Amino acid sequence: MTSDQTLPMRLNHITLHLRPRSFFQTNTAVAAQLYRQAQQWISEIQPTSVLDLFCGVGGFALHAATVAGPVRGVELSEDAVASARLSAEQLPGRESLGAIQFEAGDATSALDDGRPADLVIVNPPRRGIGELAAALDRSSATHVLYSSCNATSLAADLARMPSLRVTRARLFDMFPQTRHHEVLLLLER
Ligand SMILES: C[S@@+](CC[C@H](N)C(=O)[O-])C[C@H]1O[C@@H](n2cnc3c(N)ncnc32)[C@H](O)[C@@H]1O
Repeated sequence: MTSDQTLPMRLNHITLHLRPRSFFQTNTAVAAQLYRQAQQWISEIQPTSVLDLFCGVGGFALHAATVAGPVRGVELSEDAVASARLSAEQLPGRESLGAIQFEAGDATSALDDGRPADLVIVNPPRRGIGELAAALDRSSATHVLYSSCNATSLAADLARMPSLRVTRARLFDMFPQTRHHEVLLLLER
């Protein structure tokens, strides 16, 4: 028994706070590798702004915030957004970083709300990003980081984004002993 309201999980140098009704990557060690890889690619791109759609408790957004900014995360679950905000307050070196915002909302509406970003990160549920793919293709984003746990929906989404080409890819054994895996792709316009 504890009076704590969250379960803190340390991944790389960042503490992510978890609450009920919030998604968290199933394999913590591999999730740390996934976020570290994303952070490395983002640091090489140096985007002037980052939008993390489907941000959950903020794993990608907070890793991005340490190397680029400003960063905005959008997620349906209010509990996950509350966790992400708490984790952002405790981010090492927070004072010297740019703006970090987390909002509860729908990913598709957020992309079209007049606040464009250079880099858009998407890590959707198994169904993929659906209609958001065409909106991303039309958007002003120069780079997209797509993290997927379903190669079938990923392939369908890529086909809807002909203006963006895959320039880097890495496979992660997020679900050992199964036929499933996580893929991180960097797309460039
Ligand atoms: C695979 S999880 C990824 C979470 C996060 N990126 C991470 O690394 O933990 C997908 C997330 O998308 C959220 N989600 C589902 N549909 C959404 C929508 N239409 N708009 C925004 N977020 C959504 C879910 O609540 C879930 O947190």
